[in-house]
Amino acid sequence: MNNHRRHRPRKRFGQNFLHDPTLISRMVKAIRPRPGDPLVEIGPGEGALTLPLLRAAGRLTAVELDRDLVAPLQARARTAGELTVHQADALRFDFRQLAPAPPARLRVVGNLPYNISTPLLFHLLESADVIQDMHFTLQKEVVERLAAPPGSKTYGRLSVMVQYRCAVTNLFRLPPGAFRPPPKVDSAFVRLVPHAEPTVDVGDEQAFARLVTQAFSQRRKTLRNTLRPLMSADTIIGVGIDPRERAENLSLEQFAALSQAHTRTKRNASRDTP
Ligand SMILES: C[S@@+](CC[C@H](N)C(=O)[O-])C[C@H]1O[C@@H](n2cnc3c(N)ncnc32)[C@H](O)[C@@H]1O
Repeated sequence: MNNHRRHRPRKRFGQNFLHDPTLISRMVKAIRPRPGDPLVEIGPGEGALTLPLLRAAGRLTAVELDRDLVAPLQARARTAGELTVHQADALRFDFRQLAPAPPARLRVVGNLPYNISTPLLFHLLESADVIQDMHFTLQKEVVERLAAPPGSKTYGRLSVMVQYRCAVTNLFRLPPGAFRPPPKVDSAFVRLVPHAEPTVDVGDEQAFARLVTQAFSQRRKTLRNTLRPLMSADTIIGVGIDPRERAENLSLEQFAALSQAHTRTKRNASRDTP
């Protein structure tokens, strides 16, 4: 691939480098980079995805934590296009600073370090309004949770919070052999497209987040029990939901209805406080 000395993959940075050319080109095809696209890559590593994306789009901004990878990557990318690398922790990185002038929005990609994938997804959702789409390689189980419908075994807090913000498409599986070193788990490639407008009205978004966390805090318990600290069984019945139901069977619309009730209760409580 190059004349540079091979970097020894670091476990603590979740480094599993893609090396299967067929799968890499399948991923790039699914991303469909176009000239001038405002691409942002999280964790470019040795550039397996960076270089083909850069050749197609002409420019790319990357956020990479491992400082030892930055200079070799820049050297490798020299003839491919205009690469900007921020040596930074993506979990603390302000992606808004990269947002192009509206109506253009960022296209985020990455073969994410699995140890931080869930907090990273939540961090990115905070900037969803400046993001056009996201394509990620993640642990297969995480992708299944992202895409899970109500009533399925994998449906949980992550499914509800991500589906509130994005349309989720599980694109294809990547076997451990696609990476160096091979991870112990299967992976999958996923597309997340933030909704232009929320598809449901949740009232106060912080109250919604709290409600969903609380509802899934004990999966096997009924809403009457899990939501007791937030609302009464009568309030649950008031929005047309059976309090004997469990969170894992509620649709996004039903969570939204509960969240609105919770928001109203909170507002009334603060109004009544002298
Ligand atoms: C699974 S590897 C993928 C590398 C490359 N994109 C590939 O597919 O071959 C994850 C990459 O994310 C980087 N990384 C790990 N933690 C990070 C963080 N908090 N912020 C930014 N990059 C991080 C690692 O150094 C590594 O380059």
